[in-house]
Amino acid sequence: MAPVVFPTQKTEDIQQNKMASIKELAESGGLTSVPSEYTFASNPNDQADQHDPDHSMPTIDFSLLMSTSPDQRAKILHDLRKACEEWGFFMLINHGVPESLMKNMIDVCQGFFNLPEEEKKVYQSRNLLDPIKYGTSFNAEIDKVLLWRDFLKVISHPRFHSLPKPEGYSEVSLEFSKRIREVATELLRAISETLGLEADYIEKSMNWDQGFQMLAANYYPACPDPENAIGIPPHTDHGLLTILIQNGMGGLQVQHKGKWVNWNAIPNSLVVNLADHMQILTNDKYKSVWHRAVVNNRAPRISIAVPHGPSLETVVVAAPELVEKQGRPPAYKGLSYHDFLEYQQSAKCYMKSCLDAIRL
Ligand SMILES: O=C(O)CCC(=O)C(=O)O
Ligand SMILES: [Fe+2]
Repeated sequence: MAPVVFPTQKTEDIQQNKMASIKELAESGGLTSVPSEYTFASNPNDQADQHDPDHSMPTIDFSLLMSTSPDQRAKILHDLRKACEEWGFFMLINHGVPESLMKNMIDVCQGFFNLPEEEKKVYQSRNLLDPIKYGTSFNAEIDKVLLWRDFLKVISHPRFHSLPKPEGYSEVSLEFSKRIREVATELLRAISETLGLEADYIEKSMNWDQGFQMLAANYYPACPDPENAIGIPPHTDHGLLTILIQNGMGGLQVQHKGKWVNWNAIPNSLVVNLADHMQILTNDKYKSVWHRAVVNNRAPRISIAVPHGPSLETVVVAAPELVEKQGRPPAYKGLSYHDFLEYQQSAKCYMKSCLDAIRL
């Protein structure tokens, strides 16, 4: 006989679809501390050091990647390879995505989160690949601690999806997703070259024309006691690379050489990070990087992370050319991107890297 399971209040709330968004809770007034379900005890030895002088985060000038001068191109590819090897995170400047488009994208996402809760709730879903998903925390059914963030995830490639509300969301997100994908395509070409591969190697082997792209907006309300809550706990991203924009409040922290570093992004730069499938494809040469989002008590923060991956059917394995060059066997078992995503959302990967689970 199956064991009897007594649902907790939290699971009951979720089942009845009553789970408060953190925005609603934070705005309900009178919240002077972090409710127990959201209390995240971070390790005091694991804080980002505000005074750490080692803040030479890499900056890549995207316009130089387009340079026709061989010397300039060689120099920028050298810098990009260094950024990928040493940080796995970099800022992209002169990327050509208009500042006004980035601002409008943040504004329409803010507009979505400002909609009445009943209108947002129609997008609540348990299905991994529903094209539009609104929710709170990460996976509120399995999260042991609820996260201080709400999210809106909209798949924008290979098929573009959109929302009728708020006004402008559709047009702005269409243009934004296209422009960001163009940047991602150029970056993948350059990254292929830094690996000594043909420029279109990643595009071809990852079926990029059907590649996955998602607009994942995070809303982190101001928090009365930010030390005791977390926006997103340490994680690595799925896919090949993520491009992120934010509303200037700060809060992204990146693990570098075993220490947490505040990612002080240059205004209007794009933040790029390498993700799990880049690590699989390059057989550990380029690593996906642990990062997290902390919250603040001043004002809401919005970030929009845009993960880019192979097509969902692509079984990602180490590039044979790199395996041969490295002289060591593939480090990971091949898994389709779709199955990887399913795995990542499951309780089995809670707070740890899915890469560990598929390591050979
Ligand atoms: O909000 C941020 O700065 C980080 C967001 C993030 O890591 C994610 O959505 O995967
Ligand atoms: Fe992330």
